[in-house]
Amino acid sequence: MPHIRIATRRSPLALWQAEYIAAELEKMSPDITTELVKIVTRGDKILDVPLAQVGGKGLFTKEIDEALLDGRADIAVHSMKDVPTMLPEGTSIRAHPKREDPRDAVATITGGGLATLPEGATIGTSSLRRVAQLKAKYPSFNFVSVRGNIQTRLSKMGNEVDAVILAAAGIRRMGMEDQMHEFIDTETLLPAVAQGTLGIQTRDSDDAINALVDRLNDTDTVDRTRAERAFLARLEGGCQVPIAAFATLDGEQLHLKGLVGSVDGTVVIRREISGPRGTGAAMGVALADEILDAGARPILEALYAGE
Ligand SMILES: NCc1[nH]cc(CCC(=O)O)c1CC(=O)O
Repeated sequence: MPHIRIATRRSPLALWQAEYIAAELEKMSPDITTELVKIVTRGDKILDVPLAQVGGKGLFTKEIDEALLDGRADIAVHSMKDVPTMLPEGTSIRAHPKREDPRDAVATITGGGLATLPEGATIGTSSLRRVAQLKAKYPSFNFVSVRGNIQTRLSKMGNEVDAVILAAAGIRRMGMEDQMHEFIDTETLLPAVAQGTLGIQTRDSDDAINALVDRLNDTDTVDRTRAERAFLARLEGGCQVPIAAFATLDGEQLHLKGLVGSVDGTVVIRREISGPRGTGAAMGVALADEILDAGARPILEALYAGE
């Protein structure tokens, strides 16, 4: 009769996600009970600096890793978008439940999409990925950093900024769809690696917990995530770099699109690749190499040198 302690951040979205996984585990057997272990990460404390300038990988995950390794928690629930490609020895991401909406969503003062905003409109987002892609389509817009949880960022619309861009998955989990005015298609705004996907981290040695957590895997989400994360790992990208990747499945075929942009939005290098779904990891690496060879290498070197 396992009692499962679930490490989570304290934001409303993180708590929703942890409670969702708690409920899925409790559904498996009447013997299973759960408890949330709430953790404050460095990323939650530093709110006044744009994410791209905070630096350091695992900004939202390091303290959670420590809780798992210390034995204060048995599993951790993460937004995969925030999880570095390298995890500490002894823990792994064991399962990915079915992916939520991978797109980005926008709330605007006009109540319409981004295209309804006037020239020079101010758009709130701290994501270089969003800025690099949207500058090409909306060259007159001013992009400014907004930090904080979803509720905080949305509250800035109408005073500090004319629009706010957020991940649709978080918005849907919070039941805030009706406050959004556009869901941007993935061709216009390629999502962050694993946007909308949760990951459940466990200790490798914990056989009983791992056997339970394995049952939460969604095979399609696992194959898509593997390809996108292999792409990211090859580029050594944190959230400081405009990087996007999005995998889709068409039967047994996996399609992977990726891009790397310069921070000023003047260069965006896009490529895509297809192959059997079981080869996602190799496809991610091959796609990253192709983009590096097509001109991304100097962009990334300049960024990492400046860190
Ligand atoms: N960087 C914060 C973060 N990490 C995951 C999500 C949304 C949920 C998800 O992608 O699963 C968000 C909020 C946002 O970008 O608007």
